[in-house]
Amino acid sequence: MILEVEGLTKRFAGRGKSVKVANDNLTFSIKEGEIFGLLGQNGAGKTTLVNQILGLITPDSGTINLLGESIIQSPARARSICSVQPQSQVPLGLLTPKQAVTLMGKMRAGKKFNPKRVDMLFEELNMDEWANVEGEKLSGGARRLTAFCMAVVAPGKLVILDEPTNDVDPVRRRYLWQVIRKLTNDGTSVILVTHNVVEAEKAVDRVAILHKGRLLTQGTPSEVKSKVRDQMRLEMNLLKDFDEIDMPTWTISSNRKGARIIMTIDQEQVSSTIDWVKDRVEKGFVMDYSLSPSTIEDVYIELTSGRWEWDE
Ligand SMILES: Nc1ncnc2c1ncn2[C@@H]1O[C@H](COP(=O)(O)OP(=O)(O)OP(=O)(O)O)[C@@H](O)[C@H]1O
Repeated sequence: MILEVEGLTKRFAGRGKSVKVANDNLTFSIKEGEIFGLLGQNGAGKTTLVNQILGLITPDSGTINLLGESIIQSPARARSICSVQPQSQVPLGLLTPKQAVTLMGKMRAGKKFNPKRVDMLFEELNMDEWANVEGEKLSGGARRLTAFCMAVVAPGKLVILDEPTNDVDPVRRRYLWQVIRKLTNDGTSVILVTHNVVEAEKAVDRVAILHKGRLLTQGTPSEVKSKVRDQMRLEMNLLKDFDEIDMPTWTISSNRKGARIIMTIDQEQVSSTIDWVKDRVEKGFVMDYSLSPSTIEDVYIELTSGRWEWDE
């Protein structure tokens, strides 16, 4: 095992005398060469967990073992085993992507650093046009790709990527996932921290859903999806931002973001649901819709909306 976390709990002082449990008794492990997706909404406790793995903050209780040894006793060890792409943009100043990535490679690998690795990454991510542009002049996506390269130019045994594809265009996203897969084929493990459940579903080997400090479920994408095996999802876009749209009584769960609504239904309700949504299209409420088997996003919505029992 690369990483073994057991019973990890971290509390922070909240307002007044209240206490915020940011991580509540978390237990999970990550194998060699695995991409592990850590999903959770804002404030779920993801950054707190990552900071403890990196030895930046100390847990109140529980254990964290990296390559079989506790990092709580020797936090500096964590920084040599792990490399990280943080959530926030890395300040590059006047450094060009090539200079920044080379510098990071030299810092991490020392004499073993191979400068060809920088050229290879830039080529694989189609970043050559930005290689020698000053950091301040780069777009958000180019900066994020640079930060990604800095994390993987001389990767540790565990690479932690916090929202690596934010602001990155769809074509380069695909290249980025190819680079990550190559890393894991070489035995590196990856923790992908994200809100983007749809993207994570395609990329990860295993996934955990963190909500209000607790791990609600974990497993392979198909294990997690088996929770909604007999369900379908209806995704629809409203024509106008109607405040009130009546959901069918057989809706299992629904989630709305702006004009997009996702609802889950039982398979037996497919034909009634199609009748229902066609009627809303005719009445001018709904612009388009699609019906498909449930995804991890649906499990995520159901779990985090509190409809499900938590996995203990
Ligand atoms: N240093 C701190 N002091 C007090 N409370 C904190 C501290 N750090 C985090 N918290 C609280 O702990 C909870 C978990 O925060 P955390 O930053 O780990 O969430 P997150 O899942 O990373 O969120 P996001 O996706 O928004 O980055 C939040 O309620 C947050 O307000």
